[in-house]
Amino acid sequence: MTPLVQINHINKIYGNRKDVIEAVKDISLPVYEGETLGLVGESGSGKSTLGKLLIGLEAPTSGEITYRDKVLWKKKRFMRPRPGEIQTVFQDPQSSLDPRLRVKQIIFEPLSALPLKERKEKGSIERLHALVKRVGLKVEHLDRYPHEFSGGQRQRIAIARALITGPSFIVLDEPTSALDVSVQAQVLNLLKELKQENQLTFLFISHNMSVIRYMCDRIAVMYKGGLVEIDETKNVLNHPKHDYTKMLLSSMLKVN
Ligand SMILES: Nc1ncnc2c1ncn2[C@@H]1O[C@H](COP(=O)(O)OP(=O)(O)OP(=O)(O)O)[C@@H](O)[C@H]1O
Repeated sequence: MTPLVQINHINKIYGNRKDVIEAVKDISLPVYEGETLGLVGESGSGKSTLGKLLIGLEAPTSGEITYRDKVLWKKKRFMRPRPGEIQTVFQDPQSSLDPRLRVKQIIFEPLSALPLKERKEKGSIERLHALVKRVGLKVEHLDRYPHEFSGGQRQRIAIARALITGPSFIVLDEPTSALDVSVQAQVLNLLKELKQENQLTFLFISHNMSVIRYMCDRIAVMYKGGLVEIDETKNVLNHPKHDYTKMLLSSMLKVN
């Protein structure tokens, strides 16, 4: 399999000389084209930080990330592969959707990064209508504001926004954690279907093992900023190698 993303010895340090937080410590891993790689670990283990390094929201302190063999970060600058190629869906659609914008404006937002010709093609009304219907919303929803929707519907808006540019890679950071269990299942199924239909690759961050088990081909386990284990989902779940993974699994399975 070809790695779409290759992370090589990545470190991310926050803070100043006195107060240093090593959020990500010497992580190396591939994300293969077409897979869903789950990223698990306790709160503060560095999952979101790693996700942010991949979408350009944080620059690594050292190390290298390549995307289709091209370096993503060069001297603290994010070298966007193709505008809109890498997208994200965050946990809380309440705070990630601008309350002052109508749904149509929210979904179209990422198109502003695209060249004019592509913006026109991707931003056609036919495409927009097909997309909102595909994510389970209605065309009349496009003129409404985020507060007029339920949590699940807001996450569908966030998914449409992520898809409008025609991405290949999506970082999903706890995309269903804020949702009720039944709504969570619907959104997870939608994500699975959309992944198939659009040949997407997912990095799926979650602390919920049932969700990870359902969604992911492989699992990477983070502990205190480092990577302790990475393998196929069934291997990590049935034969965890690292003591921390065993502990994490038993504590997670108790709450799930
Ligand atoms: N902008 C920041 N400035 C300083 N420290 C930060 C910043 N962002 C994250 N950290 C710290 O880096 C470490 C890793 O945080 P991160 O959010 O990546 O963990 P996480 O595994 O995603 O946790 P959670 O599951 O709670 O979201 C934590 O100690 C956190 O406090």
